[in-house]
Amino acid sequence: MAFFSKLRNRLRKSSSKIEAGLEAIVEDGGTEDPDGVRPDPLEGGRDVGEAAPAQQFMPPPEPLADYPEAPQSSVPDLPAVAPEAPPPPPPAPVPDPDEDPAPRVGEPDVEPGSDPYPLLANPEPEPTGTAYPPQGAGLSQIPLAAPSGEAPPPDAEDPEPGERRGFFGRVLGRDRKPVIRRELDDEMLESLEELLITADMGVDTALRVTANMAEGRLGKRLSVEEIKTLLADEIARIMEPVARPMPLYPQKPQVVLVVGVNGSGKTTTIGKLASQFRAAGKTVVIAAGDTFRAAAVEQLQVWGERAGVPVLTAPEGSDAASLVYDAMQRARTDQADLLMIDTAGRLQNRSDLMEELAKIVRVIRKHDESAPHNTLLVLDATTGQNALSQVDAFRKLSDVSGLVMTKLDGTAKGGVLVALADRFGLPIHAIGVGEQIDDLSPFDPEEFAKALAGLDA
Ligand SMILES: Nc1nc2c(ncn2[C@@H]2O[C@H](COP(=O)(O)OP(=O)(O)OP(=O)(O)O)[C@@H](O)[C@H]2O)c(=O)[nH]1
Repeated sequence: MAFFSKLRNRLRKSSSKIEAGLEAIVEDGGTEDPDGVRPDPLEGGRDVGEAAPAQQFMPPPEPLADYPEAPQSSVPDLPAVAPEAPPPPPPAPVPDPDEDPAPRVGEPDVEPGSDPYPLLANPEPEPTGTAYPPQGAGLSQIPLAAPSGEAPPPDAEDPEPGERRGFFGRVLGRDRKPVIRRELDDEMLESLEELLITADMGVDTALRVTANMAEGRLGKRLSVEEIKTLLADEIARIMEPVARPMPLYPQKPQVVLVVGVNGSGKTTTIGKLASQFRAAGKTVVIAAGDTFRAAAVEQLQVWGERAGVPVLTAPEGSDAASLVYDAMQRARTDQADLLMIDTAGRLQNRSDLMEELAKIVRVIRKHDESAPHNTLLVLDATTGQNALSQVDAFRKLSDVSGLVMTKLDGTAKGGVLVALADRFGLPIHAIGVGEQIDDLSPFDPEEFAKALAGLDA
């Protein structure tokens, strides 16, 4: 629950856009459910959208003021920390999520019983090609519901009026808010499609998602919560096959080439990943292969310092491939587990970029024919649909093996991740949800889907 709340909080712009849109769609042409009782579409009870039995004894429910936004979790971020995590601090309430600063670099901060390395569930090397960490590590290991016997966390409060209330509350008709339902028809489907397109899901994916949501439900009356659930299920179904952690291989060094347009978040992602690898006991070397921008090199040095990882640099304007050659040698001499290589991202000068990347790969292969072992494409979620053409372009320039989507915290365009998964099926290894060193989360399809659809956990 706590980490779900955090993810949802970080995805707030995307989720509130979809949430507000769904509410408007259902209210427009919807009517109050006579008994206001919300059937659970997934756990038996009345089928989704089935007409409610006529009410005989209950007065019409009084409209209530909007229920307040649930207080966010007081549980801290899931950071990359030193392997010996100290015992968890006593819980300190954090009343306002917006004022909840991410832990500072180097601050150990571990959820009891959780994996301290969200992207590295198993710090031991796996056999060649094994996904690392195994599916389901990281965020998904955090229980989404309070263990039985404990008081439910505040954000587990009943989100929708009409849900199972106390007997007296029901009889007296207090503590209720009417549930609005709207019949699912072509007009409503069109509005849903439009909404998903504005959330950057792209036309094809939006059409597919809404068609699947509507299957067998045309003519039924649906509430906002039910539509959110259907939407989240559909998104999770698309995302499930692509949610794959970055594989680790036994080769030393494992060479990770990081590509992407300028500003997409390559440097930051390299810093965050290096920090997590380090925390898992891996030795890492970084090569600042974007030799065109002195500022990019300096920035990488700062991240290297934060992560405690050496950064190899070359003078501005020098040959990136020769730096990479030296970096390969250094990584071998140091017996480093990983070599992470930053690259320039000037897509506007595509032929130069292509030549440079090809040269870098040739040089890497002089040392190890099987390298690079991973080519990570870093995409900025705020670019929306443009991310799709970036994938197209970089797949022509390099052998992209997986994606990292950054800046999901600052955009209403989170739906683009669904479009990417639907169109390319490339593995999504991680998502960036902030600028701090531990703001890189493993990609959990179900949590992402719920957060994007604006569902409470
Ligand atoms: N909010 C947010 N900002 C991010 C995230 N990832 C990166 N950034 C910010 O995006 C900006 C660009 O990130 P960089 O890592 O420098 O991007 P780059 O691809 O290396 O760019 P160049 O150095 O120009 O090649 C920086 O201000 C980062 O702090 C993220 O997940 N969330």
